[in-house]
Amino acid sequence: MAVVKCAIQLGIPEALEAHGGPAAFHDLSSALGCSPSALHRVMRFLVHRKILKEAPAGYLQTPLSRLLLKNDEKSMAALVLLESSPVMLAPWHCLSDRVLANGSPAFESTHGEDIWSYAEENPGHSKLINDAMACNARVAVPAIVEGCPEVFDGVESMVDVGGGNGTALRLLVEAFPWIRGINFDLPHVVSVALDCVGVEHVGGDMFASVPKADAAYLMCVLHDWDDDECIQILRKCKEAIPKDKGKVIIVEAVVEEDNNDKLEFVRLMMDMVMMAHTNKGKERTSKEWANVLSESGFSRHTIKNVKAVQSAHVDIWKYVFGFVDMAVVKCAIQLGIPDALEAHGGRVKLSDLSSALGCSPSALHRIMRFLVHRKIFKEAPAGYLQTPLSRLLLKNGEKSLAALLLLESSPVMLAPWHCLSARVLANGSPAFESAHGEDIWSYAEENPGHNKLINDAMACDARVAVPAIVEGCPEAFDGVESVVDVGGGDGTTLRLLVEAFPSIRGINFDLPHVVSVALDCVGVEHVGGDMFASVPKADAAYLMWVLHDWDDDECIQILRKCREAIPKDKGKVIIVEAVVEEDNNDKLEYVRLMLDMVMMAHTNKGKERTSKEWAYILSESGFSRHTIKNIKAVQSVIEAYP
Ligand SMILES: C[S@@+](CC[C@H](N)C(=O)[O-])C[C@H]1O[C@@H](n2cnc3c(N)ncnc32)[C@H](O)[C@@H]1O
Repeated sequence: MAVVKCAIQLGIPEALEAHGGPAAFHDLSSALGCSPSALHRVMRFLVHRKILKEAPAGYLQTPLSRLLLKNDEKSMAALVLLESSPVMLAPWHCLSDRVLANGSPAFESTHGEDIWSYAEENPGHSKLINDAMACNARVAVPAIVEGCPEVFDGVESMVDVGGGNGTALRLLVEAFPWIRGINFDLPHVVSVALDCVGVEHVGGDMFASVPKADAAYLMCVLHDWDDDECIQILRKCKEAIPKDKGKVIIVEAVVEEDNNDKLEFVRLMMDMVMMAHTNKGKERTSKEWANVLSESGFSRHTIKNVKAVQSAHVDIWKYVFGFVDMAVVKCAIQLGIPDALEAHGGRVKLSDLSSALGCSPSALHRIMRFLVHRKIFKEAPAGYLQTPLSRLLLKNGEKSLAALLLLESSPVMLAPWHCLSARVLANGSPAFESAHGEDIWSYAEENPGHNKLINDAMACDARVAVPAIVEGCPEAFDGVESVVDVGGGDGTTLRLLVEAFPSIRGINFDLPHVVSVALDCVGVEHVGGDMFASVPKADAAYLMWVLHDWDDDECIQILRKCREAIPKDKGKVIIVEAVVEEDNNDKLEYVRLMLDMVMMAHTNKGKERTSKEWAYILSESGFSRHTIKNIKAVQSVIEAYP
């Protein structure tokens, strides 16, 4: 989501469109005013995600990237920009509170008022919402016109209730020119709606009354409200239409819990979005729609499915709602869902789970429905079941990755992503510094809570990576009597290495504020210092997830200090880092390229490197030779000799 947003903000799709054919890289970077090396990394990521194509003659637009053009009729860019805005991201951090039995609405907890009052007071945000709704309308209305035009047969006038800036009605009136349209929304919304032939704008409150017409049309409105509120709105619509030939046309998701339907994941993501952004809104199953409609006094209804016009329109939702997976998994960790399942022997019913966690059963059911759909939990007649994936989210499991997720989803780490496009510009400044006024290490030194988040996350990665090294490359430690772990964090890596190779004496070396809170461990001495000044002496210097935080010149400085610390004859430097291979068949390549984007957002000049880039910095640091060995992890093991 963040990199796609960066592409929109930089205008990459527009620059490609302007070229009309393959765009050579140097033309693109000069047209956009970008730093070539930073833009190359962004493009490499977008090509890997199949958002752009790369050919010998240059980069090419795809159906997906065309949906990101700012002003195209079919663009979904405004939806990405809305959902990735700081205002919309903030409530996700309150999702777990929202699910509690006495939980309060996430948007209100964050912004002190509901989304509609917030939009009324913030015209910029109101515009973001209206533009996003308009771009949704430009996709949905043609699908309706194509898939069920008969709905509008005999309709002479239609009121679009909650019609936003009138885009949906404009398109409907264009398709069915005999319809007289009334676009009805809150006064501050219609006051900035665009004029359109055949459409009258009326401001008002749908809970009070709805302008009269043959049909009332509600698109993406009722999902913002709970059942009682929907019933109030629908009764007002029923009063507005003629008793004999009137009808209400509702265009909304119908959750089918059908895993074979490609759009089902979008519906379930939207349900989570409703939980984060509205007070009591939700997506409904056909049964829930039937209940709301009969309670509102409608004698009968029909439901017709319409298809997305283009498959790219299905794929694009992944990026529009790119933060949802992470936010809901974070919510599951914070609520302790995996831990509760483990405590119940790996299987638990909704009622027991909600009482164990103090959650609202209906809200928890929606969270579980989403997580089951994403295959994080399983559902069986006897209740929910743990999976290998959910076990990785246990708070204290030896192999848990929960701490990494809590770090990456923290507000501190999310904020720099909003500065990514500025970072890519030719004179761009580091994203973390732009967001927080200092680099990540100084920030961690001043914020012990964030320092702990970082150290815990690194420790949980070490618990996965070190066993893979011990299994896949034990020979790296043959004959090594002492190891200095440079930037070793809280010492978890060395603890695990010393456990696996007990003859090794370990020195855990990191900044003073990091080692001062590291845990004591037999066979490991903690030493505080600065790796740019000097590194404690040992047979081997070990660097894991350290060099990717720095640029080539800084890496060369660090590696020279490491070379000084090891014996000339039998010494070595062991580097555990990703090696980007640009190999689309390797499942972990995606993780490496994501990490490269993370480095761009969170460090000043850090990056993931190809084998050629590693060879360059190692030879510049004075190492005579090196080997690279792949292990079953994101990282590889690079051994460098003086
Ligand atoms: C990404 S973490 C890696 C931690 C650990 N190696 C691991 O993989 O679990 C990078 C580490 O580099 C440390 N670091 C940053 N600047 C440093 C410096 N100038 N001297 C020593 N350590 C430093 C940070 O405190 C942090 O612990």
